[in-house]
Amino acid sequence: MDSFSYRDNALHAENIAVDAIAEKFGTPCYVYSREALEQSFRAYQDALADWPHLVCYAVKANSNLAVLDVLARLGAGFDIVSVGELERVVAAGGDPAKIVFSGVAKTPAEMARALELGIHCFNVESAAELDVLNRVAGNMNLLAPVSIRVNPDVDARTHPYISTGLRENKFGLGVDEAIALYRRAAQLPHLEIRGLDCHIGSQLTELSPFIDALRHLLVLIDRLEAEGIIIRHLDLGGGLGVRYRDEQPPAIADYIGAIRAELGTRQLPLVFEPGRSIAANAGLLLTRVEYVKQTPEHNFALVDAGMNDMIRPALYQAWLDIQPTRRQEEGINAHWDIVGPVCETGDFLGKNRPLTLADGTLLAMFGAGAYGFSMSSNYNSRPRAAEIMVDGDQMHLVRRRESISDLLHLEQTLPG
Ligand SMILES: Cc1ncc(COP(=O)(O)O)c(C=O)c1O
Ligand SMILES: N[C@@H](CCCC[NH3+])C(=O)O
Repeated sequence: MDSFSYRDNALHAENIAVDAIAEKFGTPCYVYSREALEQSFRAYQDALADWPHLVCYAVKANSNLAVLDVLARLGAGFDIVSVGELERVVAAGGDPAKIVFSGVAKTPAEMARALELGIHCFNVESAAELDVLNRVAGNMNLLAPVSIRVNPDVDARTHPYISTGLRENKFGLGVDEAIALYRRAAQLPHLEIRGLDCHIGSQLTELSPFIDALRHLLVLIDRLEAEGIIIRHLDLGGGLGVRYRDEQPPAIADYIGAIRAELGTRQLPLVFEPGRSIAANAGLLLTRVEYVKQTPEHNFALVDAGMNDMIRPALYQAWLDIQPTRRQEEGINAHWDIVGPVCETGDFLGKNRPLTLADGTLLAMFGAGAYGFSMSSNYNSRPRAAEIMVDGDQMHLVRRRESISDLLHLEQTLPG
């Protein structure tokens, strides 16, 4: 079943008309579907049911506690990149033993907290980080489980800002540097080599870059094993794309199937770190048209959500579908630039969209469940939006709208 669908010309999230959500909680707001989150997570679990695995949801995609809670209840692991994400997982009831810690600049304090909680693995991205981790673990009398993030130098054929597997990117290490670092890790007393890690980019819509990367990694695993360095799990990161417009990414089952086929009889435990493919299509952003403004050159729909609420169009020229929540909406039929209230020319949600709308029309942006709220900010002193989780015919406010006092309470004027 589609978790977001039009029934009687009204857009529904599961069994709730989204107009009722906007009515109750105001706009802009994010609306998530529990069912959609569960479906995508289960697609990973089902495809890996008879293979040793850990699916670690990438918290950065959508870190709302209720989202983490839904996934933790299904047995999810989590991929984190900061102590803030770590504490979110713990607060949501996630199991620390299923956490992998990625990121290029982990601090000693972050490492210490993760060690204290007993996480599954640190994905180490540089020689300097490896030494600091060894020292921090030594001070705590613990062994730090490590993987090294390898940059297999494959072109993920995605937007350059979200491609991470090329040599020119700041992430990971080249194959030869990684081998040298594994040798060093094997010597250091407070580290335990667990796995090999890789993440080549996000919103990948083809299988071949994943398979190319995997082939490089398998060669590397063999080279390491020949030296007596045993790799106990292979973390293939996240990156599977979703359909926003007309992209045709592989289904989750086909993606996992292709990886399994490439591995053949090598039953190496697999770790995945999917973010977007779990959360993107489990969320909408609801925004209301404040004003329409027609100039000789352009038709502007000025809406109450801005780039501070959803930055993907401004940052990556991302295209996300925007539709009125009621079909047969009355209004002006035209090609609209849907723009926000922020004082930036780049503040748009969509351009040149053929739609019928008027002052007051409620719009839904689809595919907004990943990298939406989690990348939002208070720019222009705009309180951040509310977040609502729909579960069947229930709606739950899972983050209240920020207030003006929320914006001010961490600051103070000078004394005197
Ligand atoms: C290390 C790492 N793992 C996982 C992810 C999640 O990626 P995606 O949302 O594309 O699945 C990212 C973000 O690209 C990442 O940097
Ligand atoms: N934030 C990005 C994806 C980057 C993923 C982080 N490694 C997006 O919205 O597409």
